Amino acid sequence: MTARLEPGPVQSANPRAAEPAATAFERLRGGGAGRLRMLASVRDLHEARLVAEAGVDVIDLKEPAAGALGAVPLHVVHEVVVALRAAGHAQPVTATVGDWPVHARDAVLERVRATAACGVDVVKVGVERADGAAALLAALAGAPAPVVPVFFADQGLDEALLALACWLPFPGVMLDTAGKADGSLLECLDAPSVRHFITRVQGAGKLAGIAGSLRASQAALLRELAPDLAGFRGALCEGGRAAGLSPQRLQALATEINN
Ligand SMILES: O=C[C@H](O)COP(=O)(O)O
Repeated sequence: MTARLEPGPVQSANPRAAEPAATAFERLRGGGAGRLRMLASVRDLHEARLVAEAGVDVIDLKEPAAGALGAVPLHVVHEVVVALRAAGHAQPVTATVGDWPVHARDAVLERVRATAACGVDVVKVGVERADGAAALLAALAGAPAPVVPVFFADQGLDEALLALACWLPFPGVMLDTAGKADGSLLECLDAPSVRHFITRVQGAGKLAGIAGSLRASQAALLRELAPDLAGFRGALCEGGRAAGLSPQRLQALATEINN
């Protein structure tokens, strides 16, 4: 990792510079009066511009070739936030911190701090279903930045962890998949279980997001499940999630989702 570790706060033409960081993200709660909101994971400024111009609701910085929640180098996170804000794009920007075991709390918190310092609205952190997950959640709740914990559906839903995440002051909770070769979220978990996750999180007053190899053909079911946010990467690429983002696929998916 050769990235600058502490790029410092973004000083830019951010139209929301005076707002608390999580506000724009939290404003997405409620599913936009029936409209399914879309998060797209991007790896660099080129892809970020494509999704911002397509009107995607949340721009999520992630390096898909580095794992389920692979981290983008910090200098790229900083570059993207500055460029999007300077261009007047006001969508919330999230970033992931990489795939970490639950016991690596200090390293995760350090990376959360460094990522937040790049100016993102929210930092997404994967929380494996393992001993130590509750301690990690508690530590993340005390981080000096808005964090959204991400659970993994292919590890099974842990009710106690979900309850804890709903109780702690996170702006949202997401459900994704860790293994991208084993089908989509909706194949890992049945629809009633996904609905349970969504209603539990929304019932706690938080934004409920789902992701995990979701496809355009699942748009109707996604709308019926009514999360606040549906996240995509693989469906936006020609040749797998680690390939480049395809503008044609992006347009087709955005049209299908907004149908
Ligand atoms: O946060 C959203 C993920 O990047 C979704 O990735 P995926 O669609 O390849 O599972």
